[in-house]
Amino acid sequence: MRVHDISGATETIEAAPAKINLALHVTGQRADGYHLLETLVAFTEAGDVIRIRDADADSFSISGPFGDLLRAGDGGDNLVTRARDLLRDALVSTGQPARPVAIHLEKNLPVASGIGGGSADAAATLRALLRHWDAGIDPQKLASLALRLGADVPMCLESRSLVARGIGEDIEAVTDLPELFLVLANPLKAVSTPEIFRRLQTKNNPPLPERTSGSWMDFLGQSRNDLQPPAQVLLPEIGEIVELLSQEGATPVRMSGSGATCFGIFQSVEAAHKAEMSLRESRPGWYFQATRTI
Ligand SMILES: C[C@](O)(CO)[C@H](O)COP(=O)(O)OP(=O)(O)OC[C@H]1O[C@@H](n2ccc(N)nc2=O)[C@H](O)[C@@H]1O
Ligand SMILES: Nc1ncnc2c1ncn2[C@@H]1O[C@H](COP(=O)(O)OP(=O)(O)OP(=O)(O)O)[C@@H](O)[C@H]1O
Repeated sequence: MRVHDISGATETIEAAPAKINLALHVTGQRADGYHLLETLVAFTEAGDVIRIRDADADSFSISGPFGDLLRAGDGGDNLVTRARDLLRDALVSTGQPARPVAIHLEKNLPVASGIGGGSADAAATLRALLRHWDAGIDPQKLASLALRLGADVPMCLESRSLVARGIGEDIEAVTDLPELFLVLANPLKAVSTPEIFRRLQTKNNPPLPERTSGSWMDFLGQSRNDLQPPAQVLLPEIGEIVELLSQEGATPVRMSGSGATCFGIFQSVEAAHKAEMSLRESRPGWYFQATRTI
């Protein structure tokens, strides 16, 4: 989206939807240590927001409920500014100017929580800057630039339902996933992705089930998140969250990514909102967010 303020300046606004691994099977490991995955991914209305304006010099600011946390822990190496710098280098090398910008991140998603917040921000920055600068880049170059920023960034560039394989770069669109009503739940304890992969004992797990017939809900019933058992050993609150979401009537309930965020699927938007309210009351310090897939 592009808006003009009272001075006529153009602001480019881009949503950075949360990434939900509805199923995540770890099927092997590459020689360089990265794990091979098969994952069904959806994106939600809940997410961060990137805003970009022209400026005399580059700047970066953060607001939102999880903004402080990120500033404190980030040491200046944010995925947003890394995305800006990599994209600018690529554009300048093809003679495109990529002028200075002020980027603002509204950080609504918990940090290091398995729903790809940083990856979503990086991907949204790439999409927004390409629009803001009215620039062009070869799609393959953009895909490899995204992958350099993180294994989840290529799928976040798509930001619509998909199956990803490889380490996340081999992407196939899914066009018939129904709209899902979810509650996202997190105990607000950060989980390190490499740590969870390190703790995973069996690397060669069965792939995603074949989807010959049957509904996506049947498919979800037959699939897993292979990172959930090791994450739950590290953080027992994950087991508690699964229990709480199930008690609210969600099915299935599963962890996303490397955790700790879990999602529960509800029958209706009303049921999801009711569960969100009830969960907030029972665990006031935790993160609960009712949302729907896009
Ligand atoms: C768990 C997922 O979120 C599922 O979508 C992703 O696979 C993780 O993606 P990500 O957070 O973008 O991960 P990256 O920032 O690229 O990698 C962080 C670290 O996680 C480990 N890693 C990551 C992805 C992968 N397929 N295998 C791995 O072993 C590696 O140790 C890597 O150094
Ligand atoms: N814009 C950003 N938002 C969140 N984290 C960021 C950002 N930039 C850098 N980081 C760093 O990246 C790390 C991972 O954060 P992120 O929120 O993307 O994790 P995640 O949700 O577990 O990701 P994934 O699901 O892709 O594994 C954090 O340790 C954080 O300090």
